[in-house]
Amino acid sequence: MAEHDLVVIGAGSAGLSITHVAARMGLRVALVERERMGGDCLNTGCVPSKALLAAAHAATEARRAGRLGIRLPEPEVDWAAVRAHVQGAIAAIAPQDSEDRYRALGAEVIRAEARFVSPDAVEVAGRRITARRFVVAAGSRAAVPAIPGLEDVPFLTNATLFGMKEKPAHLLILGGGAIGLEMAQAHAALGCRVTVVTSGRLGAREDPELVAVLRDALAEAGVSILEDARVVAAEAGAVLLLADGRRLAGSHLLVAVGRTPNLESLGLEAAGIRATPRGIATDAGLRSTTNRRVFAAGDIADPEGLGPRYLTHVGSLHAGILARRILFRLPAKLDYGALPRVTYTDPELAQVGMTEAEARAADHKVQVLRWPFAENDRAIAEGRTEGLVKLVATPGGRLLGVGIAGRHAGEMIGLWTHAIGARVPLRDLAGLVVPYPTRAEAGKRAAGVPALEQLFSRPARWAARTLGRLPW
Ligand SMILES: Cc1cc2nc3c(=O)[nH]c(=O)nc-3n(C[C@H](O)[C@H](O)[C@H](O)COP(=O)(O)OP(=O)(O)OC[C@H]3O[C@@H](n4cnc5c(N)ncnc54)[C@H](O)[C@@H]3O)c2cc1C
Ligand SMILES: NC(=O)c1ccc[n+]([C@@H]2O[C@H](COP(=O)([O-])OP(=O)(O)OC[C@H]3O[C@@H](n4cnc5c(N)ncnc54)[C@H](O)[C@@H]3O)[C@@H](O)[C@H]2O)c1
Repeated sequence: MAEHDLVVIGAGSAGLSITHVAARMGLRVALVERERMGGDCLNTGCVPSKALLAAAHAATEARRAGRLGIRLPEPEVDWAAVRAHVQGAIAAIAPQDSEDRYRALGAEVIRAEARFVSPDAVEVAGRRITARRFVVAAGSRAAVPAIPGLEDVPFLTNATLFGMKEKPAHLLILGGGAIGLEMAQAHAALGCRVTVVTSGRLGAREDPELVAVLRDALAEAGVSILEDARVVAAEAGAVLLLADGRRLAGSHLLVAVGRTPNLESLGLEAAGIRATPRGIATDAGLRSTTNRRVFAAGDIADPEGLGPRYLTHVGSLHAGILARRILFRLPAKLDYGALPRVTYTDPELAQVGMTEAEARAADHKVQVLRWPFAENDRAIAEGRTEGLVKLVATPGGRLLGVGIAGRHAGEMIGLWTHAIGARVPLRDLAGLVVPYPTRAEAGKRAAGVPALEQLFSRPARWAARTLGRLPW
């Protein structure tokens, strides 16, 4: 008989979520982690990046307070204290992800590397562990592009960025995606010179109309942005050479051009687990396509037809699917139709469902409804009117996607995530009563554009005028 009901490899957000459910259900679970409990999100991803951004936003707010009649001196950035805040945020959240917590829930926590040695067993610190089911949640790391000379440059990735003792004088950022955008703004606001160099356009696959709002904010913060750039070589001293002959020299280089799955140490061949360069190949319910005992979750999962997603809340979404499949043997399939994502710059960029381009590429007939924050009383009162709410819907009023660029956009996307997931018709959203004055009104107003057009149409005006003349 197998020693465990379930072995989970990796104690990042995905592995912790499924361990939590399984242990609380009373299964015999072993959770194996080779480095730090909490994985990327806690130690080298979401938490430190958002803590650093919080410090950056505070500095920016101080600089901007003049617009409200409050003039403050240029803020002094105490880099050591900012770092202490970042490490403090990690330390404050760490107990939630700790060995003690998971042991108390009933899991066996093993701090070592796991490697499959057969289809139903892994080896961990010299011990062979068998299990009825395995969840591989071994995560991903920064992808390193094949740029000649890069191997000789001591470049930074998210794994090393937040441990840096010195403040970079001039940070070159290779990649203008989620990390590039957030870290460019954070470092610029904290007093570093920043240059972003990216292939394609800034914001990668985000809606260009919304990215334009972020581009303006970065430019205002003094960030240099080079889009459609092709880096042909790198040299020590943090130098990038571009195909057009330009030579960019910085003090530090951050590489943020996407992710690579952590496949190498897992011994997948011994267990007959198929992998692609993007991760472990699974069906739409996260089960390995070649070993029925094995499931994948989080960044390392490459579900058929969907591909990987690198978001912490995807880990908990995956845990829900796995709980249904592994614990209750129920069918369950992934659906990313209502999966939100947020870039935590200021202004923020939040998106759920399809962008306009994705909806058109999928051959949907679309109507696009917008409401600018320049016409939102709360935004005006705060002196922060940049950005807009953009709704993409079918002509019949079914929402396909929502994008918001603006202050606190991330806090607004929850309603729209529910609206898309539950297929709430546009007219219901237009009829919502939202408190005044809030930024949420902008979304309601966008949803109400077609209804307003109908309300003030010729026949409606005629009817109102005629009824108005009749005696009560
Ligand atoms: C800078 C940055 C900012 C981010 N910000 C956000 C954000 O704001 N919001 C958001 O939703 N997402 C964000 N993300 C993405 C998010 O961090 C990841 O999607 C998430 O952490 C992935 O979780 P995971 O459990 O799949 O993998 P990981 O967190 O990588 O955990 C995998 C764990 O497995 C362990 N492991 C690997 N191989 C083995 C082995 N053989 N044996 C034992 N253990 C092993 C690793 O040590 C690791 O701890 C950010 C990412 C980065 C890099
Ligand atoms: N707020 C958040 O939720 C958040 C924040 C940070 C990271 N993340 C997650 O982490 C993942 C990784 O982030 P990322 O920023 O590394 O990747 P990304 O996929 O978001 O963006 C990568 C960028 O690098 C560019 N690029 C690729 N190869 C290049 C090259 N050789 N030279 C120059 N540019 C190149 C691409 O055009 C793209 O713009 C994201 O997919 C995201 O899901 C999420």
